Amino acid sequence: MTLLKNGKVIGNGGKLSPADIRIRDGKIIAIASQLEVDPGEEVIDVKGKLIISGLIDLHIHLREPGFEQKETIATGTRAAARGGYTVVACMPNTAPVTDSPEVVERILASNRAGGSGVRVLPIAAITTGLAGDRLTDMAALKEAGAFAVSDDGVGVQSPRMMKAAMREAARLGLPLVAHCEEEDLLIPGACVHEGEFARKHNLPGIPPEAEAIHVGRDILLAEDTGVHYHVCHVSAESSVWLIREAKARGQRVTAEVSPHHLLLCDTDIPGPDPAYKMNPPLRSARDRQVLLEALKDGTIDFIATDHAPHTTEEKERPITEAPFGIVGLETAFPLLYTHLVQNGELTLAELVDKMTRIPADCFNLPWGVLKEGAVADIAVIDLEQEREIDPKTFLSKGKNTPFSGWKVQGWPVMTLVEGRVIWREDQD
Ligand SMILES: NC(=O)N[C@@H](CC(=O)O)C(=O)O
Ligand SMILES: [Zn+2]
Repeated sequence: MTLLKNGKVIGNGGKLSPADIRIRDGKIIAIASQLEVDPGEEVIDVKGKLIISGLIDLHIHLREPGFEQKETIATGTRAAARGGYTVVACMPNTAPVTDSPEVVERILASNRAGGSGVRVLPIAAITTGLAGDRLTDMAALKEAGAFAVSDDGVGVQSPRMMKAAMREAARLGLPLVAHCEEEDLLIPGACVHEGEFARKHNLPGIPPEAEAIHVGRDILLAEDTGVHYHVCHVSAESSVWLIREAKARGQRVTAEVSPHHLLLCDTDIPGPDPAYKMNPPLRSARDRQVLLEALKDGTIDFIATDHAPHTTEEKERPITEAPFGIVGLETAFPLLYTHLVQNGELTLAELVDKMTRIPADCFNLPWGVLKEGAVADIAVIDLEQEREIDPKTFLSKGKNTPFSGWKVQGWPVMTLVEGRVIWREDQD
């Protein structure tokens, strides 16, 4: 038995109240303002810190197998634990691609053997090799432990393929998670939003409709299939209109947004620096505002980091050649707490919900709530601790972040999965 003593929890109405939490056999068995210590019980004094359900990130890249120079399951899940995450879903753009049961099993085995203790949910490919022309054996992938299907990293270009994929995913009860990008609208070397920054630096731009045209297409395709259709990393205002309309009609559509699209826009980019290069790109100030409104009103359901580690060498290439992607696991909570909660855009309870309960609910996962009887997946957060983001300290192999040097507050200090401490700051 473990007793988390002297914590605070978010109570009804969002107010913080003192709490002790007792854990037994991996479950929360009691939450009360004061619990007496039982003999033989391990006591962890959390000294007034915030106790929340462990964060859930349903869009990350672990890079294993195949790109271990960028990240491994060991380093990526350590980074996740340090970020307060207890559940992550990893994308299939590995080498080989996660398009066979063997790769799904290999990811799960690697996490069991060398992971930090964070739960890893493998997302399998929609099409073989992410090539867009042949469906994977989704039944076998599901059987092996795949949690959803996605061709993340590329859009499924053929509407005919997408429709077939939706039918099959629906039949098997697998969510279909879409990276929305119409390649016919891209020009070679396109690397930033087609907008003010691209014009100023004479860089080839990625138009927002390259995303939205797939969102609209897929909503139409999904309509009578009954599939759970989920939109990855929404970046454009027009995508939000389409998702909002589909939801209003009662269609089973969910969506995520990443911290960087909520906090930055293209005019915040200081120069042609690959630390600001990700796909989809940072859009206009107007897009950013619309994403925030959509997150607040529930059109966009939850936050996912799209943690996409790359090597420093790769990110030192010219912006047109460097790979897309930035890391996110170790900075998401303090960044969002500082820049959305402390300035009143979201309440603390809303932020936590959008990083725990809501992603779990959208995908029917049995985690994401802090209550008696729940699995003891827990993050402890020091809301007072203020520190500069320093990529040198990251447990992730990826140091590629545009937030280096940002002074933020609300750092995770301890993470527990099923009642077991898997990471704590003072033993890092
Ligand atoms: N988001 C990115 O910029 N990059 C991702 C791919 C993706 O999520 O589309 C990656 O795998 O590096
Ligand atoms: Zn993607």
